[in-house]
Amino acid sequence: MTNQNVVASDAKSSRIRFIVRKSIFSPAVPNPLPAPSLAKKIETGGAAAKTNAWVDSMRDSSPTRVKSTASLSETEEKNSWILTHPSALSMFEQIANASKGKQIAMFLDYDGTLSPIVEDPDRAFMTNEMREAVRDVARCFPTAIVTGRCRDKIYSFVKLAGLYYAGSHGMDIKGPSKSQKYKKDHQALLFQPASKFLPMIDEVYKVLIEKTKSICGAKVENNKFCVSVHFRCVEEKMWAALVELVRSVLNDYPKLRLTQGRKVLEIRPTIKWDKGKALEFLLESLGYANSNDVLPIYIGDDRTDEDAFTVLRNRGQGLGILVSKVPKETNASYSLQEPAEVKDFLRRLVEWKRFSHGEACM
Ligand SMILES: O=P(O)(O)OC[C@H]1O[C@H](O[C@H]2O[C@H](CO)[C@@H](O)[C@H](O)[C@H]2O)[C@H](O)[C@@H](O)[C@@H]1O
Repeated sequence: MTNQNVVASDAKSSRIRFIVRKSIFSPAVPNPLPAPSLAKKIETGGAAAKTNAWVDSMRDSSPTRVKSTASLSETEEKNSWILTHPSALSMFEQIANASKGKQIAMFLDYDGTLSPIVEDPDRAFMTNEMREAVRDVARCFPTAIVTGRCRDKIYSFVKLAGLYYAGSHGMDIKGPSKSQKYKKDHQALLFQPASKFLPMIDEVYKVLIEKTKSICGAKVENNKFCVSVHFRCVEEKMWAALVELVRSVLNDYPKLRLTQGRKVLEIRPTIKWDKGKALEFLLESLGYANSNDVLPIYIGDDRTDEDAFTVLRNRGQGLGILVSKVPKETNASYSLQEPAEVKDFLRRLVEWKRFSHGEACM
């Protein structure tokens, strides 16, 4: 680990309301519990109400932490949640069995999944051990990194050639630079559905850099097809001012929309594209558009990953794994607590593939 400040939890101050869900022990058992529509809450009411709704949502972690009105202790609540979102490590045998006769396709979020959440986004490095685990998994199964970050930046962190990279929340998809063994008629894959927004995103980035100078701790990051405004280091009493400022800038850009991740506001084009669409696009590119022969596994920690979990749930196929130490509202079926457990899960998959199948992954 370098000199990064690893952030323990994003949700310490959240109130708790317990939500009962049916048990989901089978990887693809449909049991949809849509995450509450933040957008709906935010888009109703006047300007002040909208700002308040944003600030409330900013206080929650991402995805929203499960809230309890009942008098359950946090331990009881956690135990109940883990029953409905069992650990992917403790359920490994069942997961391995579910993949029999199917091609696993691996989809990995980056921040909070492969690297710990740290204060400085430019220092969110993955460990060498994690890199080795991802490299080995990519030798066994088609593997994609699906991230809100700009594709070049994520490549500079991951530094592995044999992977698909879907940057800017899936708006910038590129296939492996090495020749790939999974697709028969390989053609270089590059898909950028929001390319016409590039000048607008660049302009908004510059405006936001200037305007946020008045808010101590705010950091603006250019993610090519989207912009992140980080508030992790902004005092909570300034969050409303920051949201108002960002929203006032966006008033001039009706073709852009505002969403939220972990202590970050995200400005994105209004196109109907997200990590879920990117997942579907990648499955199609791999030749598994309408196939039952594939088991997609998507691992992510953030509200933006819910789009991908929802796609898997709606397809009744594959498994979503939420990385979280605390109960959260999610469409994922399984959980892992932190990136170290993600690494263990990836390693187990590789071992299982190599030894149970008597097959070496090259
Ligand atoms: O889709 P992801 O790979 O999870 O990317 C989402 C955002 O991740 C980064 O921000 C998050 O991680 C930072 C470093 O740990 C942390 O400081 C920040 O608070 C988190 O929101 C990245 O900087 C953003 O651009 C991504 O959109």
